[in-house]
Amino acid sequence: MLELININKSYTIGGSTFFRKQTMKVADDICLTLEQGMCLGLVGESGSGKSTLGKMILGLEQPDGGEIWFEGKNLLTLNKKERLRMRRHIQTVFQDCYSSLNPRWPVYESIREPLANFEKLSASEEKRTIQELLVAVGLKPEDMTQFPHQFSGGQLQRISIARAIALRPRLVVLDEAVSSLDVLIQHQILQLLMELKQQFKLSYLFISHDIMAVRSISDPLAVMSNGRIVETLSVKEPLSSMKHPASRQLVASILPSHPRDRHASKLVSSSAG
Ligand SMILES: Nc1ncnc2c1ncn2[C@@H]1O[C@H](COP(=O)(O)OP(=O)(O)OP(=O)(O)O)[C@@H](O)[C@H]1O
Repeated sequence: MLELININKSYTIGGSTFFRKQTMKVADDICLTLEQGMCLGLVGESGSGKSTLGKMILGLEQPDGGEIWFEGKNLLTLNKKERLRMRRHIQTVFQDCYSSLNPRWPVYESIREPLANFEKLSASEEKRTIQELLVAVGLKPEDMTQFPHQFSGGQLQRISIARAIALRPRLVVLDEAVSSLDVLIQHQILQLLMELKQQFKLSYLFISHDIMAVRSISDPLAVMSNGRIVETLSVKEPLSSMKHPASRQLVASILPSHPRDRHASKLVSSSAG
């Protein structure tokens, strides 16, 4: 469904009186494949380049070189009209559910926005679709008249997910989509994402710094470090089999359920490598 071939991207920073101009490579010859109906996990430490890669797939950033193939089309060679048409098939959910919804809009308006841009629905069809989407993400149809400040973080993320799937996209880029939520709510949202993947025949790119969250939903997962994919792991392989130091560091950062086990967990993670 999605294939990235030799993606390169650099940012130039500095160039002021105090800071020398520097070029920072955030994608270094990246090759990745996502099969239809799968969830590809992308995990790495902060600043490794994960979000930039997600943005390039979404068309929010341009790579310096490479190819991004989505369902047989190279997204980087599409004209403006084709790109717009393609946009409905690739949607996203960001980490910050508080800023991704307009605080002055009732939920109805937020979910309606993509529908109004891409579908020609009557007012009653729009209303029915929005109510169905709210139910699909575990909310009530009558929630559509409420405003964002009337919801918890987990409920807001459910609304963001409802908006992301409103156009029945084929791929959803989930960028740290559960990172701002507490552990119990994270678990519920991950469960919901898995159910929606089946129900709406979605494929996911799941981006996170949290290897446990990535592991719980993804197959396979890819580890990113300094703009490079340094290791990939299938669901059948245990985390302890990962060899690259960046992967081992992510595994070592998993907190044991009880502080008394911390020493033991450190020993396990160091012997795993
Ligand atoms: N528009 C930009 N201009 C300059 N530098 C940028 C820009 N966007 C990102 N960067 C830098 O590129 C690097 C990679 O950023 P990116 O957000 O892709 O990493 P990440 O792995 O998603 O990390 P995080 O989880 O912390 O967001 C970082 O050092 C970041 O500061």
